Amino acid sequence: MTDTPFERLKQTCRSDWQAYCEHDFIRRLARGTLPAEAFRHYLKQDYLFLVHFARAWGLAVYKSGDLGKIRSALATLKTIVDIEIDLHVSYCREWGISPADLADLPEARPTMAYTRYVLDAGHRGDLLDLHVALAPCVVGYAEIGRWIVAQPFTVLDANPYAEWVRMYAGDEFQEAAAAEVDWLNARLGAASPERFAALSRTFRDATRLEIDFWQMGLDLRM
Ligand SMILES: Cc1ncc(C[n+]2csc(CCO)c2C)c(N)n1
Repeated sequence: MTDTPFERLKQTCRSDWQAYCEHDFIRRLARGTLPAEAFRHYLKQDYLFLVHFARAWGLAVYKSGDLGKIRSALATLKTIVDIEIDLHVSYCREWGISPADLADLPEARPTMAYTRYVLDAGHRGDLLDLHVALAPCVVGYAEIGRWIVAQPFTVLDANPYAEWVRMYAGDEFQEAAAAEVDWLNARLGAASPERFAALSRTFRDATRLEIDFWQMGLDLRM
């Protein structure tokens, strides 16, 4: 468990991974002290992130070399487009952000940098490169959900962010992330040292861009 290929990948950028998963945005969210303004800015940019995330899974369909892989990437793409984006839109409404607001958002630079980086990693590389670029997103949020519920300072009663935490700490999301870790472990194990080193750079870069995404929320950066 501790020496799986995916664990080794995380170990190659341990300090960045920790800075991402234990970011101040997350600590304040866990305590319930994150300013609502910061969370709203994050939610709006996350809508744009999800749209590009859907495009990245569209690219995964294209990069799939056989029908089984096409079906699997298409199922994820359909879940994002038919379910997750709608859930996000409903959740944004609870925070006073209307669908009209979402349709007319300017894209902040950290959103641009992260989403286009992932798409470029997929264009340049193959399906594994793309999955590795997406892994900090899929696997990181599951780890963050678990980390939050395990912290002594976390408050989940009367915390305006409790629903967000429950979603990522919940079984459904945890299972999806575990399936992605299994997928990665099955393929990373066969990578040569050179290939593994290249993949670890992609993973580290995407992790750093997730850090910037949290920081964007705190700084209200555009
Ligand atoms: C910046 C940013 N990074 C990761 C996620 C989490 N996330 C969004 S969609 C998805 C996969 C679901 O199929 C995951 C894990 C996010 N919301 N925003």
